[in-house]
Amino acid sequence: MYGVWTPEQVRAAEEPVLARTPEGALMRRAARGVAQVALAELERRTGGIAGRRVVVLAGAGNNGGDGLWAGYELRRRGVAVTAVLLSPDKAHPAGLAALGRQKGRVVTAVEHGVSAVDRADLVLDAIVGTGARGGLRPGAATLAAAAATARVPVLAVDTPSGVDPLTGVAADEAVRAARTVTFGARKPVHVLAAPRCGPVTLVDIGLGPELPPAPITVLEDADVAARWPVPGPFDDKYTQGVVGIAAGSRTYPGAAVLASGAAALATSGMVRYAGSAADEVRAAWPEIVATDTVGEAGRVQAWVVGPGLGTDDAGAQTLADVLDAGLPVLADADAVTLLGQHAELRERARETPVLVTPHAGEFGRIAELTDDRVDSARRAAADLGLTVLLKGNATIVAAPDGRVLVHPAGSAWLATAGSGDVLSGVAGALLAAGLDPWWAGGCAALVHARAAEIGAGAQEGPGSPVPASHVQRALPAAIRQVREAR
Ligand SMILES: NC(=O)C1=CN([C@@H]2O[C@H](COP(=O)(O)OP(=O)(O)OC[C@H]3O[C@@H](n4cnc5c(N)ncnc54)[C@H](O)[C@@H]3O)[C@@H](O)[C@H]2O)[C@@H](O)CC1
Ligand SMILES: Nc1ncnc2c1ncn2[C@@H]1O[C@H](COP(=O)(O)OP(=O)(O)O)[C@@H](O)[C@H]1O
Ligand SMILES: [K+]
Repeated sequence: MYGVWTPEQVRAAEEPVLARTPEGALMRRAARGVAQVALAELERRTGGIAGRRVVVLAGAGNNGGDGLWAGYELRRRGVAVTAVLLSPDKAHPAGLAALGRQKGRVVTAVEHGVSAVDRADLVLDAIVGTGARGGLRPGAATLAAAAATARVPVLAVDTPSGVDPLTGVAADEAVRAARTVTFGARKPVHVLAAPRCGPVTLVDIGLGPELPPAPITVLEDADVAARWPVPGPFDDKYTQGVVGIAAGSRTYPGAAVLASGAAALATSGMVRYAGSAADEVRAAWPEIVATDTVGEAGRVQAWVVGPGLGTDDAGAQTLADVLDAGLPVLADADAVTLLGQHAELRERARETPVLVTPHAGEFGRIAELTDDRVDSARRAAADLGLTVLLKGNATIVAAPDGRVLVHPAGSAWLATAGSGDVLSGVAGALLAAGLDPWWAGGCAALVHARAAEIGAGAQEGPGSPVPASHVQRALPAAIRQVREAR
């Protein structure tokens, strides 16, 4: 697992380090890191370094300073460097002077910048970093667009400009980077807008001891592998935790089949199904014990409730029954809507460990969703007294005690109908196995996204669409791949 820190926390951690290091040393270290990655990228893409063309888009602040110093390092290796100064009178003086000493070319007119970008092998985006406010100004936007149009790869310095470093929200004209080099600590943008950043390289500038506990955690395969439930020699089908699935309806039997099948594939042990899609579930999954109602289901250690359930009185009654069982509950889809509609159900949900898994629309029914998705999820979890998993390309899991994790999906193939039902089955099975809701949500999100990648064939090539039933089918391969990281 690794941590992510807010721009404000990184700035605060920089202060004492800046104070005890010689002036400019930190920036030089950052710039050398950028240059190293830029050189590797030039070599990989063009087969060489000397004479290759790099354009540095340099803004007014320290991010621009990093870029100019990186340009200096690249000049020393024989790269043809052109710096485009976006605020010529505010360009970082030492960086600009260093680039000048190495005979780097400097332009200030946007149109000259655009023609340099058109002919470049690589563009360094040093327009703005953590000091960014709002979208890009017109000149910067024109240059970012020129790089995109000319299909010149962009290496983002610290953060892709035009994307909010804290929320990951991108302005229309924001930079789309092929890679990013960041300094001291990863920032939220790197996991909330991962597709805009490309692979992120972290350069150590000695902030480690100054950073507070990370406000955001990102799980890796080994973390999930260490917690994924596997049977031991003395286990039987009951000891591993039985999950009950209260989902599906006459109109939506498919949700029941997707959720309960996913639960059966996620852990060993046993799955019970309760609801009006019992015949369909039995037909698809003969190993699942299916009954018509929650009352008849027999003992379970956790419930999944909501996918395809319906939001009528019968649905509300099912949710109430499940919440009253005093067991961990995964509430998805219609159960989220019902929680939004009924204050008394929200009160009951406080009394038992609940993992609620809304997409953005459903989230809006239980809490306010702002551009700051992490903050919204954290507040909702604290206010409602339950763990919130907010779905999206970056999935956020926030516990009422303040723990937050983000899982950036490696692809967008999960954007397909029914994939959420699969997630609910996986996470519910993990709750039944005894994981706390935060861990269950985080582990399920990682394996679910991996299953989509595998199902889509995206690990071997560009991939193809994957329906939810194939995401479900790829769960065993995803679990095996993750467990190999042990
Ligand atoms: N202090 C240091 O020595 C270090 C600083 N670092 C770099 O410094 C950056 C932060 O520097 P700053 O605090 O100077 O801030 P930035 O350079 O990120 O941005 C602030 C400057 O950009 C301008 N600006 C803000 N929003 C803009 C927009 N939307 N469009 C165009 N221009 C805009 C502002 O007028 C201001 O001059 C980090 O991202 C990192 O790259 C790293 O080099 C590590 C060491
Ligand atoms: N663009 C995307 N990139 C990656 N994952 C996505 C994207 N859009 C949706 N997902 C994931 O797909 C799943 C969709 O769930 P949900 O919206 O409940 O769908 P459904 O109700 O059809 O099952 C969630 O796990 C979500 O995180
Ligand atoms: K930048």
